[in-house]
Amino acid sequence: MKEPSRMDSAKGDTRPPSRLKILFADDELSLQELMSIELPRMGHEVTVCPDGPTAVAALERNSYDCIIVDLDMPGMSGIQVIGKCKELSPDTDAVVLTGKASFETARDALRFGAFDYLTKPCKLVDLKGLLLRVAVKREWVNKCKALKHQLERVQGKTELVGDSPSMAKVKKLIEKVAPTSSTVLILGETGTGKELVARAVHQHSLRREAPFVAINCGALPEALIESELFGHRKGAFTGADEHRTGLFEVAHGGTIFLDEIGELPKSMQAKLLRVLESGEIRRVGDNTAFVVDVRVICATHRQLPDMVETGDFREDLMYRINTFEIHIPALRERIDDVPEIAGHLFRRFRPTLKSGDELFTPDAIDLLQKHSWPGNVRELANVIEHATILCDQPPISPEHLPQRFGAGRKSSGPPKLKIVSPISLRELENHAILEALDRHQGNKPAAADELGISLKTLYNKLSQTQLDKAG
Ligand SMILES: Nc1ncnc2c1ncn2[C@@H]1O[C@H](COP(=O)(O)OP(=O)(O)OP(=O)(O)O)[C@@H](O)[C@H]1O
Repeated sequence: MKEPSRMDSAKGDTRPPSRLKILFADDELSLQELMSIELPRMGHEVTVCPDGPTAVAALERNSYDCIIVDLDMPGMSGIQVIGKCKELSPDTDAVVLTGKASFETARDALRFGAFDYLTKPCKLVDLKGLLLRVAVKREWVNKCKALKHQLERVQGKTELVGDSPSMAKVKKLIEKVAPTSSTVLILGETGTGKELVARAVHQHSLRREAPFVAINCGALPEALIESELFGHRKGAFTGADEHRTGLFEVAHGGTIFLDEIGELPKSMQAKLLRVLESGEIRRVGDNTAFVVDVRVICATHRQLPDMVETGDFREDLMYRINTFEIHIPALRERIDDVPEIAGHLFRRFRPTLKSGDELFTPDAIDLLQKHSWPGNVRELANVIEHATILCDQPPISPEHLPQRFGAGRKSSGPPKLKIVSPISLRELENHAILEALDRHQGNKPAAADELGISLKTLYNKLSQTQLDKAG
């Protein structure tokens, strides 16, 4: 096996994104010489290999942004090199060089995961353009990874914590339904983890690499929902100054999560049903419809059959979305899960905790397990965040819990607010919201009504509480 030769255009550790680390493999000496001069001239770093085995050995030792391989090499074909490359380093982009005669083989190479191909004799300007496209694609992939990472930090990992029998059942249902393309309806009180379950379904499905797009049907004004979901053409209505891509289109290949589906206005229910039945969407102001491949997951804390009875929800839509139901029990019905979820949340808020640390005193756990959790896991997360701020050193003890957990106080029913020491306005507001939600069994429109705020404001406040925690 021959030694590869490396040519750099510049030395140094940090490379601009457009500068690629390239592995070039071709048995033609003249091409090897040309590439070792021209690729560095284009600003790339190149390692030149005379055959397939040498290229694979180089791939085993180093990582490359891109490999350019000749298809017809003695000993090992370019397709075999690409196969090995995808195994060793799936992120490396492969470009195939081929003679005109092997056009079909080049097409096969694309099927094997090559980024593109060039026909010999290739013009340097074409090679330069192609490598620029590789660099641009890599930059976008990196940006996507960074965004995904940021999103995970804000949302927390999609880890469904809790092994109580009822949660074990939920996990089993997720496992069963995830690989299918069935529409899923997730039911449960506010804060029980409906969005988390929807994410888990997406992540266990074959669509996991495609987008998961969540929208809260109750948080958008009626006039905007249609263009938010399906998009609009520029000029479709007053204020439509730009073309807008709808969320169904954004989610193509992936999953759309329609949270609070019970809040969807009647006019939109009919349009959604049409989309679910035909798989086609039409942008507002557009005459032509187009097909999207999107899995739909819906969630609600409402009793849809009751809404059908009162005429607030279309019966046909209910039957279209409730093919497979997952009911998430309220936290008070799986109180055994509280210590584990509380520990998980404490670690989320304080990532520096060590694995052997005692996280809670038995008294604190006792108080947490006696609470009725009207706001479910979201309320628990609030409480643990509060305790994390007060607790310099673990374990969390009763004094770190909010006032309403006064040690020894038995909680049954919604917590009653007693202001005995300073309390922040935000805490007071959160408490009022949780109590109102509890009084109305999680019914957000009714709670918003009682609080004298719009449903949209209530959603904003609930998600603000979540953002505060994530931030
Ligand atoms: N089993 C669980 N394990 C870990 N974290 C959980 C669990 N259930 C819920 N959470 C956390 O609780 C918070 C609320 O969850 P989520 O937003 O999924 O609830 P929801 O039912 O969709 O709420 P809403 O009805 O208000 O839309 C999130 O921070 C989520 O990560």
